[in-house]
Amino acid sequence: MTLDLTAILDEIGAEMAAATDRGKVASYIPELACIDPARFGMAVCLPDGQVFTTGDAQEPFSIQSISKVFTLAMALGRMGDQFWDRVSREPSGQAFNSILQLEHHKGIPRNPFVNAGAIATTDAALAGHAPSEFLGELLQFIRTAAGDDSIFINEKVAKSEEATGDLNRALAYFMAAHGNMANPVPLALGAYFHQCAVEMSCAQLARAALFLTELPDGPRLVSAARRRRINAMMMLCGHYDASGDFAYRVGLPGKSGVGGGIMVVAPQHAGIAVWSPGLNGQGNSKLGTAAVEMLVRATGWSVFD
Ligand SMILES: NC(=O)CC[C@H](N)C(=O)O
Repeated sequence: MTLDLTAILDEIGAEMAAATDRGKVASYIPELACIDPARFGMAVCLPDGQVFTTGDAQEPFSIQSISKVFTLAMALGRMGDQFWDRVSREPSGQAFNSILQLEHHKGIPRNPFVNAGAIATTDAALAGHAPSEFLGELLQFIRTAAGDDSIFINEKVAKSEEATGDLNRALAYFMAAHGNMANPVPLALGAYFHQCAVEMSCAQLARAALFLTELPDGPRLVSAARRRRINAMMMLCGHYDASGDFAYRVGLPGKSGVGGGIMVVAPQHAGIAVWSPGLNGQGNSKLGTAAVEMLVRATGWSVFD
């Protein structure tokens, strides 16, 4: 069956434009609070490089927690499987910024995608380097994956989060007290806030997502074994306490961010990205989830099909 992705995306774009309940834009990072909830974009990038889009797919937005996928790839590259001594691989069933389980597990976060786990991951990826070096390398990784050198970090967003980041500081100091931070907390958090402030468009993110599937040619940023494992983590933990719901509705590895973006991998088929700033109660894009659900229904790309 040949898929008419142009028609499928047009239909999704029209349905999402008409939606009235669009969720709530994140307000705890002041710079994100002013984004218009009416924005919507989506892109699908095929392994041969063809890109299909709808809506505001070329508009850069704050990728926030989607960055955690790239940092995880970097930390695993630096430390190999030893990384897992510092971070578990289990779904948390808790909010992304919860501190509850950290006490229970003596400073070992549940997975690399909840905030505590992501801070530990950034700390591991720093590996004694200066934050600016780490951020340069992270940007290089993302630019190579996206095939686009124009991707940048929005300093205003990083500063905005730094100014309101006490909860993340609490998580980091709690881990430090248990010996699970290798760098001084302010240094690791500075790197973390900046990684979250990377801006990308759906078109760039969809292409970047292809680093997590088999490509005939193009850059190979991680090994096949590592790809499988990162995809597994995304499937089980990429949407926090709504990861089960995302797996049920979409059936693909995906990672959300509070900027309203979701990066999704359809193994062997495509890289997918969607952006709609309004969030559901678990901090994931409300319409973004619905849009990927529609796409998967139309394409049959769920890994469970
Ligand atoms: N879920 C998210 O996107 C959270 C990322 C955000 N920068 C934070 O640390 O709170």
